[in-house]
Amino acid sequence: MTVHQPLIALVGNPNAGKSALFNALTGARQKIANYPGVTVERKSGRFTFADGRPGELIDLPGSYSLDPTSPDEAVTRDVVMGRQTGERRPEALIIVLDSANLDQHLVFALELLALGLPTVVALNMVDLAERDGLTLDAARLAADLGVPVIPTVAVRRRGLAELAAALDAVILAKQGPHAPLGEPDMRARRRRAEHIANSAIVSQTDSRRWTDRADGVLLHPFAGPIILFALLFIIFQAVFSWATPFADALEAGAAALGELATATIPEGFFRSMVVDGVIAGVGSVVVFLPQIIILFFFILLMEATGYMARAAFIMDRMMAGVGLSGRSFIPLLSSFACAIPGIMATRSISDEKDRLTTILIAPLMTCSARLPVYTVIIAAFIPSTAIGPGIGMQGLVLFGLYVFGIIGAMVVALVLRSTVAKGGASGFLMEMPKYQLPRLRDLALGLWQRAALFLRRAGTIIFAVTIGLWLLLTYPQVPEGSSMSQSEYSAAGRIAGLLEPVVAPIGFSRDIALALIPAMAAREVAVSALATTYAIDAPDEETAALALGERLAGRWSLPTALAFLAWFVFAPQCISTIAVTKRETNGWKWPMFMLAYLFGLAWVAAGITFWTATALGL
Ligand SMILES: Nc1nc2c(ncn2[C@@H]2O[C@H](COP(=O)(O)OP(=O)(O)OP(=O)(O)O)[C@@H](O)[C@H]2O)c(=O)[nH]1
Ligand SMILES: [Mg+2]
Repeated sequence: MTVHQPLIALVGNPNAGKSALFNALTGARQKIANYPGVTVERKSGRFTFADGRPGELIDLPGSYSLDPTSPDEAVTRDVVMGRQTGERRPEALIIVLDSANLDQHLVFALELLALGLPTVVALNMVDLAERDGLTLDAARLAADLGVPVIPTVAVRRRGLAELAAALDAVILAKQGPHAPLGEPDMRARRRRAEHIANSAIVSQTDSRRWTDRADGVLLHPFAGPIILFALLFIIFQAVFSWATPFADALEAGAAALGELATATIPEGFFRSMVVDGVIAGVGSVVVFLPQIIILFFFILLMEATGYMARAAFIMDRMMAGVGLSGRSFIPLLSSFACAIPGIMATRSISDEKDRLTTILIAPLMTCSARLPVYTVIIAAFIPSTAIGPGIGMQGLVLFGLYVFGIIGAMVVALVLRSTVAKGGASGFLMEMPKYQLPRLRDLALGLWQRAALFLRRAGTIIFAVTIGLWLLLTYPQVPEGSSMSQSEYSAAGRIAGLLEPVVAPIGFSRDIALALIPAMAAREVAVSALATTYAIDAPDEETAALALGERLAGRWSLPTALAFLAWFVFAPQCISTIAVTKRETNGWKWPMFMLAYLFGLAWVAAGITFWTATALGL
């Protein structure tokens, strides 16, 4: 006999703490962050009642009403109404409310209660309400709403047992709200919500002044953007300077591993595969782990404290200038990690054209896969001179590349908004989350997840592509006494030879053409491909042991290196991004458009860089 598992949905406004509660109840690791619009899909998980019976819980995107204005809100409506195909209707709801924004959150809650499903209310974030001197009467609220109201602190697991018990009781009794709460229209609901919220407040001190004062500075029309910019600048400096000792250690480790393999494995096919393929290729990517971790440390910090939402607000003013709204900021910001979650996050954008434009420019945000490519070239060609106290040339160039991508994106957005995705900027309304101290555990977990993701890529895609490339580079073997190098003679070299005429005008050699092809699988592969190519061509073991950067410095001219950087700012070198664009735009038209325009831009940008640098005699 299978046990009946009641299906329970977590619903509420954005940023109420639904995902935090979901994680606490199921032990899952859904992304939570201190801004609205984090969850854009339904996610389900198992949890157990006190007596051990199982239940299925679904986490939903935050929503303001059952009349969806964006694709993620439509998901919430469909699930709650039982219209989601292939899914049963939830038997019960947990409505999650932010205690400090009761009047606003109750508007949607009233609409949900009118559905008459067995419901419990999680009065969440009571800790922040207490901090701000707000005391609420849960019993009074329960009486007004006609359902149990349980104060909770999702992130500290407070109130969870009570919540589960109350849920159990309403499900067993199949008990909906006591009093009918159907308010026909939005205005009436809003008035009712305000009334109920006010009567639930026991006492309130106005210590929200602290937040106001901080916002006065951080959101100031002039100081705000300057602070944001300075912060980003510091982050990129840190990515370079803090990571160096760790990256050096990892590089030394990879080199030692290579030597060990050379010494222990007998010369031949297998040794070459391990040393030139796996260690040279995959190792060259893994050394960027420290940089990735530092970058995400800052991003997670900004997300957890509530600063990120403020940054979106600041950017809104600037983005209106190119026909986008601040709503695009969070998706674009996620794209700095990877364009794939960024493109998925556009589901919270209600305007279709706005959303399309954001999807199309998302790949221009510098994703973390470009970091290895940028860093290896910068380290090899840009001197590490200091140009001011604490400001290094290398960090500055890295910052410049990020800015270059952003400017490119803004220009493209402007063009798209006046051509294929015509339309004006839509308004931006976002509730500012409360400032919070980041919790160390969440931060550590977030970093761990990012690091694991990166290493998993290195161990799967990058590993597989590197081995494949190694095979194509090793065969056929160059005959004794030929004037050609092994990589030129090999199958891979011949394929690259076909591409060479296309990229020769922009200063790219055959080796580079060769690296660009497998880099379609993932951008980091450009680094591992170059490392493998040069390891195979190395005349002796001493040269083979050189780090990739040193080899590049000996082979490439400065104009070529700069052109290569410019290429990677724009090139759509990632099949997964194209695939997710196809899924999110329901067809091949826009992904093909994206591919074409980005390759075009990459070629032109690399060309201009190469020609200018050559003309300047660099
Ligand atoms: N102090 C405190 N913070 C909380 C509590 N619950 C959630 N948070 C924080 O509030 C923020 C939002 O939480 P999420 O779980 O992402 O909110 P959500 O309702 O899933 O938001 P969307 O997915 O955008 O709809 C995160 O920074 C959480 O760490 C709580 O009870 N107390
Ligand atoms: Mg969520």
